[in-house]
Amino acid sequence: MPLVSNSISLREMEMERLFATEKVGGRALYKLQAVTVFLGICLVLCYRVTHIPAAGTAAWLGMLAAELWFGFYWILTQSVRWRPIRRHTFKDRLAARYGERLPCVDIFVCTADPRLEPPSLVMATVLSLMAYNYPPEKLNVYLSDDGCSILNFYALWEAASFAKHWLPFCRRYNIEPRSPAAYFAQSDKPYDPQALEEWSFVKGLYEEMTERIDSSVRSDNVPEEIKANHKGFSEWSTRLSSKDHQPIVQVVIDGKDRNAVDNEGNVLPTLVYMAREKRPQYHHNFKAGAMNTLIRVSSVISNSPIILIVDCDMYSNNSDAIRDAMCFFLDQEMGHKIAFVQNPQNYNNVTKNNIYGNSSNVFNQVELRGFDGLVGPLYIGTGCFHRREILCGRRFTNDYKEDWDRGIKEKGNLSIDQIEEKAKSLATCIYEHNTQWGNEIGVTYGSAAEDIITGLIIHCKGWISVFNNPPRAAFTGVGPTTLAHTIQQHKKWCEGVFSIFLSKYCPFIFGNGNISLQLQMAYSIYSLWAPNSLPTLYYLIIPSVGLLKGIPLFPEITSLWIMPYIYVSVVTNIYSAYEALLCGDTLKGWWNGQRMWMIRRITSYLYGGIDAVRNTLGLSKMGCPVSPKVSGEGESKRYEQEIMEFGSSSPEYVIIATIALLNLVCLVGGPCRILTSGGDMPLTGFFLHVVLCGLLVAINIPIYEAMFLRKDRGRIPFSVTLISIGFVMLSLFAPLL
Ligand SMILES: O=c1ccn([C@@H]2O[C@H](COP(=O)(O)OP(=O)(O)O[C@H]3O[C@H](CO)[C@@H](O)[C@H](O)[C@H]3O)[C@@H](O)[C@H]2O)c(=O)[nH]1
Ligand SMILES: [Mn+2]
Repeated sequence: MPLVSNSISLREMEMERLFATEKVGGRALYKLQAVTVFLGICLVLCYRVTHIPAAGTAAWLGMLAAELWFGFYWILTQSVRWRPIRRHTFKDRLAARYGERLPCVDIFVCTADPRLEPPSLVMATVLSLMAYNYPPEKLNVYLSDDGCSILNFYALWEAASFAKHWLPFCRRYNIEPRSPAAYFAQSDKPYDPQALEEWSFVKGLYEEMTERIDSSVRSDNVPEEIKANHKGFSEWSTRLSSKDHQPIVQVVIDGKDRNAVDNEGNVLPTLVYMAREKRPQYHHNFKAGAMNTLIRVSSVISNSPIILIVDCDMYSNNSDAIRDAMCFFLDQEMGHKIAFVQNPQNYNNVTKNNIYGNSSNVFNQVELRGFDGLVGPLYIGTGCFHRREILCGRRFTNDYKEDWDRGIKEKGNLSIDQIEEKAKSLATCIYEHNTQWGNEIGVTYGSAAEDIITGLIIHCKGWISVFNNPPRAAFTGVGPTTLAHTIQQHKKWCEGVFSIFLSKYCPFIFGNGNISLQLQMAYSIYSLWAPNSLPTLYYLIIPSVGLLKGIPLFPEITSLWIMPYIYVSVVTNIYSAYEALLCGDTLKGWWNGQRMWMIRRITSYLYGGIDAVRNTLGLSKMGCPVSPKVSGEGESKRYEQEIMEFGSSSPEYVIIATIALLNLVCLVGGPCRILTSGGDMPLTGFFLHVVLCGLLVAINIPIYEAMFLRKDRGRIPFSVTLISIGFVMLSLFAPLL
């Protein structure tokens, strides 16, 4: 972000710190904007309170409530904008000080469903993590498979043998990224003939392996001759169901075994497959449950002090990411306070103009840096390095010394079979009974946003975290490529974070006294997504209907009171566009982002909010659907062309279509009616109504196209259009409050 910055302080340089912190500059303009907008909001509310009309009072009070909420929420969003900072690591100093005497790292990858998360995609991630530029004997990669699929076990077994070629290849040519899928998808080939030969050879091996894995997925079967090669396959000798099976732990590569080497004789990282026990009568607590089982299982296999957690699609895009993280943990001044190092969650499949608003540029570059200026970023589930002790519940004390040498590096007396048996006993359903797992120990249960709640608790225990956003992204994954998946993902998040707000972990209550008010506000930006839905719906409907029915709800154009309305809306929008552009979005991307912001509020946040309340009252059970990582062919084509994908009918689409249609009708009908009504209701009284309604129509253009113009399979189904026309007709006859 080209904001002016202070240079790294001299003192830090002298001290040979392993990382530096700089303030993000350009705050004066921001602060001027924020203060004036705040005054504007106060004037808007002042106008509302002092001008309550005799007719249409209820509608007016509704506007007041909505504006009060928006004002309050706007204040919350300023908490992460006030004091952003940026970090910079010195890996050369780390190398000079520690050489290869670095701590061991356990890497947890989780997958849940081979249909939504293809095993070949998961393996590309696993391979990228095995290939870190880090001493391989200190790396231990664990795959948790909540789908308990033999296809994933088979794929892991294939990946283990491909790694023998892949790891030396990565090292010799120092390539990036180290996910073979991402690397070979790049168009450039090596120039050097010898390198080219090796490149083609490894590429051939990779493609053959992927084909074998994909074909086993297609046939939903692993060839018998392969099953004979590894004892682990016998776990599936009776056909298992993903929801009802024994615990499985298989050490696929034992890094302590002298024979486990790549084709150049270098040690290989340890590689472990785990499917924790599942029984229908026991709740498995989704990803949090998987992570906690991995914490225990890894404790008897490698027990490293640092744990890296990644989702199965989040491959390593920067082979130095572990060294970066170590610069924070091993820093002599701050290291002992740092609980986790969070990297941003980047998607490699966001289209240029951000059609579903999944570009996380502003979140990463503004909000997470703002968090970092407070006490550190939230834990966002993936791309995060944790300290094992802290993840397991330790409170901050100034005298705590980490044992960086901890970790099982030597072969003990136990055979690998015995270790596996011991690990299995830690992966059973009943293991956690009457323990503090999921509560005081490990990742916290009870919310679909297990990451946010876990991070909040760690912050409340006195620890800080740091946000690392190196120029070459550390991790890259797959974002949703259809509207339905986007809505579903945000619903899951919203339900998760709102349920935190409704629980004893509410940032304002649990955080009170433990973290600063500003951090409580910052956490609430997300925890309070859900309540945004109602005021937004109100604002999208009532002023437009007011225009149609001739009921003014904003000041007249001739009144001075119109100024704060115009000022607040123009300035906040210009500033948000400016922020998006600075972070690398396009202007059209920002505009599309605004549309998605509106759509998320009236669908995901509405449904997520309702479900969170129902869960809290015990009326329903929390769900945590896995986000699909693949889409159909027609869908992907339309995604690349940035055409919104509807396709099937759903209640969410009815809401979207109804709001869009209603605004169109009001924009046409309102002015006509006012002009023909003969002067007692001049159009000047409805200036802001027309502007608001006009903007809503403009932003909904793709929705009208999907309803009336498009012919492809992704259009809005006719049934949805019909129902929404029905709703619009109904609302036209309804009296306005
Ligand atoms: O029962 C489950 C459900 C999910 N997962 C895995 O958890 C990861 C994240 O799930 P995904 O559906 O991809 O989540 P996202 O919608 O991308 O979720 C984001 O938000 C989640 C909850 O807030 C975080 O846990 C994730 O790390 C973060 O990427 C994936 O690897 C899944 O395989 C499991 O292991 N077990
Ligand atoms: Mn994901």
